[in-house]
Amino acid sequence: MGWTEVLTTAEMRGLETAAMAGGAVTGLDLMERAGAAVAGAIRLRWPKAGRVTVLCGPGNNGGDGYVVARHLAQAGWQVRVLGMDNAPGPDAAVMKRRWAALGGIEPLTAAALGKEAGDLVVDAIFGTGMTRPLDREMALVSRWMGGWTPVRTVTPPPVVAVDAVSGLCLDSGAWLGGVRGEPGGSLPRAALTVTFHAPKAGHLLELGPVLGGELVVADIGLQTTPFRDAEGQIWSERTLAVMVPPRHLRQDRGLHPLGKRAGSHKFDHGHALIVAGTAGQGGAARLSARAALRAGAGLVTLAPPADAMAEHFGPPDALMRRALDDAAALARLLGDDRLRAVCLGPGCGTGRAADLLEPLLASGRPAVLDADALTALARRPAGFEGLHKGCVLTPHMGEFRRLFPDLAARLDPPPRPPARPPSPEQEIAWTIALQTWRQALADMRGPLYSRLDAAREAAARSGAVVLLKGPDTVIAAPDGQARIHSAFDVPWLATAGAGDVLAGIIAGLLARGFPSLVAAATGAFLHAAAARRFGPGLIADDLPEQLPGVFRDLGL
Ligand SMILES: NC(=O)C1=CN([C@@H]2O[C@H](COP(=O)(O)OP(=O)(O)OC[C@H]3O[C@@H](n4cnc5c(N)ncnc54)[C@H](O)[C@@H]3O)[C@@H](O)[C@H]2O)[C@@H](O)CC1
Ligand SMILES: Nc1ncnc2c1ncn2[C@@H]1O[C@H](COP(=O)(O)OP(=O)(O)O)[C@@H](O)[C@H]1O
Ligand SMILES: [K+]
Repeated sequence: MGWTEVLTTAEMRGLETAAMAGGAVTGLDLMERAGAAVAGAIRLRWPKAGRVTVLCGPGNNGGDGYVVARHLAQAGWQVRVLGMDNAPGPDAAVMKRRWAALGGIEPLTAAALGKEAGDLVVDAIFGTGMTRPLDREMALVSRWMGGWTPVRTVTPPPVVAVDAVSGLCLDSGAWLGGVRGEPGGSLPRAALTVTFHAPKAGHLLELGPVLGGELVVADIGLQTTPFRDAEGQIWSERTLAVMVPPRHLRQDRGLHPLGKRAGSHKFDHGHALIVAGTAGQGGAARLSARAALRAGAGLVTLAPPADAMAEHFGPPDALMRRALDDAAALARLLGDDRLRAVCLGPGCGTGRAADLLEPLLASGRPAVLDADALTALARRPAGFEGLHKGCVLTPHMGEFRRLFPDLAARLDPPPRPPARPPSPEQEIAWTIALQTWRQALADMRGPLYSRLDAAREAAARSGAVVLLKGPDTVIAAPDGQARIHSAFDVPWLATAGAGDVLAGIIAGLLARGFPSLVAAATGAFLHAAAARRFGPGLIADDLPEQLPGVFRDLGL
């Protein structure tokens, strides 16, 4: 297990340009390797040669398509190629001519597809150059791949996407020209996507994992080592069925050693303080505390107000309890250096969170700020003053919107008018709103602003590590480093209290001395791994109990 490097499309282009400028490879070499890799992946999954339709776009993605067509034809497949008229770039033109020596090219239209598509469709229309919504004809082709035609529903053969399902923004994972976050009934869902050198952020965010199917990352002989992003690298945890050549796995870079050193003392693993709230609200903090213990903190103290202490007796007995009434008491407590990390927010109440936030920030102690602490932060007159890089903010999208309304707004789709005019008098106004909305969708230009962009800006602005929760959790540090943790395969994590457990795991790792970005990213990984291990029917209480099994599975 390790972290896999993820690139933006600009970074990928930079990498290719650098390799070609260095004279190590030509564009034709890269295209040949890319097309051969896609054909190879197809033959691995569909060993029996059949009938394939290859859809080739106007640029280099189309160029890859012509190479796929040639390789599959040479392997005995019956190949039909539909291509676009647009003048391709020089490399793609060469590949188009090489294919033309073997077979014909029909114009790429939805009508042509409707006739006869064979056993497999290869989508090589647009890849990293996808910068504006599909035109009408390509939208019809795309919908056909998604099983929809103007006259009837069809069952298209499996789709193999070259680099991406055409229409997906490979930086944001959003559908260009679509309503963000909505998969839509007729969007194509590839069985397999073959991308090159490294996953792109859009493969892991928003619709990317939903539309892309299995993701194969093919080695086309590019070197990563000399390439550095000016803002820092982007990394992603490998939770999808990603086949990554071992040399691309950075075993040593991503995860801090999770095991405990033989002969170590409990104080070597740190002491975490989990703040609890008023009577009747204690469950959330208890979940966090249990998670911090299971994540390996040496000691964990749960700190409710004195009058709420009674509800916190009971298991686990490993947990210590201590009354904490006000800001002055927290300041005194934090005078003890052995308290290495604090979790503030779950079930805390916003008033109490606001009071305790001040001594906590003043102490400079590593801290997770979750739930009510995030609401308190959003209302704080001093704003983000005093936050530091040891702080981890763990907002879901609603909390993120309260903290960074302008950044959240940039992720919003254009406002959609209601399905029908609210009243006959409003018919004209509604028609105008509808046209404006459609125009706004048509005017979308990629690369679209992504959750990764938003988390990075939020981290830079607040000075803290920001973990934006969701099935595609994005974690960013103020210095621009970021991680993506895609967990689309564990939807049962969307359950009450799951966030409290995540906050507790991260607090536990902070107490153990993990740097804040590593604690947050490792926490997101362990959280999803625990859910995956339990399976359907999961409730938040089950998550901490799965952590020992997760550690065992990791060989600790
Ligand atoms: N550059 C290289 O050296 C390599 C590129 N490769 C392939 O090249 C692809 C990128 O190629 P390109 O940069 O040519 O881009 P694409 O082939 O993805 O797109 C082609 C062109 O279409 C235009 N376009 C964008 N949206 C459009 C729309 N909605 N309607 C009509 N036209 C639209 C763009 O101007 C773009 O230049 C990658 O995805 C990958 O498949 C691979 O062969 C590996 C090597
Ligand atoms: N559909 C989903 N698939 C995978 N993980 C999800 C999904 N929805 C939410 N999550 C994860 O579940 C957790 C929910 O946290 P949160 O929204 O704070 O819930 P709560 O406040 O109920 O604890 C987060 O870690 C989030 O990343
Ligand atoms: K494509």
